[in-house]
Amino acid sequence: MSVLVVVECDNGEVKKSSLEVASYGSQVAQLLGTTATAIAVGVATEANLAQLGEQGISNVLYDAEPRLKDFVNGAYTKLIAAAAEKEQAQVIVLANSNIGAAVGSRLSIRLKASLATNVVELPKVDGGKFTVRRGAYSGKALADVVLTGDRKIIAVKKNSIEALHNAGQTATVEQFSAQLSDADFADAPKQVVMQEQAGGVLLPEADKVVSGGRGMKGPEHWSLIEDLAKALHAATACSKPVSDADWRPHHEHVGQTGITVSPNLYIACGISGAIQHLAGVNSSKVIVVINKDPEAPFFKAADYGIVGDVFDVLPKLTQAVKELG
Ligand SMILES: Cc1cc2nc3c(=O)[nH]c(=O)nc-3n(C[C@H](O)[C@H](O)[C@H](O)COP(=O)(O)OP(=O)(O)OC[C@H]3O[C@@H](n4cnc5c(N)ncnc54)[C@H](O)[C@@H]3O)c2cc1C
Repeated sequence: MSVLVVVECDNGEVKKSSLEVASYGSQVAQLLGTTATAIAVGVATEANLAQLGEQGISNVLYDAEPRLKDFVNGAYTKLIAAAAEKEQAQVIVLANSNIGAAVGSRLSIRLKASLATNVVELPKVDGGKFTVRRGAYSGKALADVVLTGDRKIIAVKKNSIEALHNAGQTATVEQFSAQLSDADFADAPKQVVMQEQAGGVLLPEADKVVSGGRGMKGPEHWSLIEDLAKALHAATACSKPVSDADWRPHHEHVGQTGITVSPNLYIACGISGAIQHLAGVNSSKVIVVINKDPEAPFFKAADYGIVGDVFDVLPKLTQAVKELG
């Protein structure tokens, strides 16, 4: 019996969001009196996988099949399911990411496991009762959900838990084959389109985001957003009306009908803060709002607010960031 943690890897490294997931999994294992094993998806070096010991992981499995470098739902699901069988995993923990959302539902059917997404806290385990807290209604409410059955899958929301850093602890790393066949890769994307993003950072993975709304007045002023994004190494985003008006491409639109982001820093420039916009950004760790209307609803969700004109504030902010280096 163990807890299995799915860690997403890219460019030889474990993704930062997976360090949170690994820390969550090892703490669940502690609660259950067992150990946490990780299964790596994507590619990471053995040395980087061993460092998951710092997050409390005791053993890491990886499959050296080269086609696992990029996300393929069928292959990833089979790999994780095989690892779950090998480890007799009671609980499987993954990120509430695009990959986690796609794989989690397939996995729950394959393993006949109960599934909770958007989980924001460690579970409460009381005898046989296993309760998790998850965000509901676009983060406006929290729901306590009792997971039943022998197997449980938990998808952890980014920024909900601090990653552990037990310096010096290492995990053992073990090669493992899920015997994947060509058929498991049948749903591989035929072409991967990497969209150009100002600031050179892709929005869904971004640690910092600078976002503009209708208050920017037109596409000709977007260099103000891009300059700040470049200075901060941030991705750029926008509200829906901005992309509807073709001021910015649709892949930058965040919110209920766009992309959901959970960066450490979200700077909203000339955005009113409508509930549909907030739905896509309200799990950001720190929200900064720049708006000339002190009554703009976004200020209620802000950690820091600047009441001012974006055309005045943004150049000064960019200059200050550049000076700080
Ligand atoms: C079903 C549905 C789904 C939707 N999905 C989304 C979604 O996914 N994402 C989304 O963003 N919206 C979505 N919307 C639209 C949403 O309701 C709002 O209309 C939209 O978010 C408003 O965009 P905005 O804040 O850029 O524009 P506005 O509401 O026009 O706000 C502009 C803001 O800029 C400020 N401002 C103006 N000039 C300046 C200046 N010079 N300096 C500083 N501040 C200034 C104003 O005070 C104002 O607060 C959806 C709506 C519906 C009905």
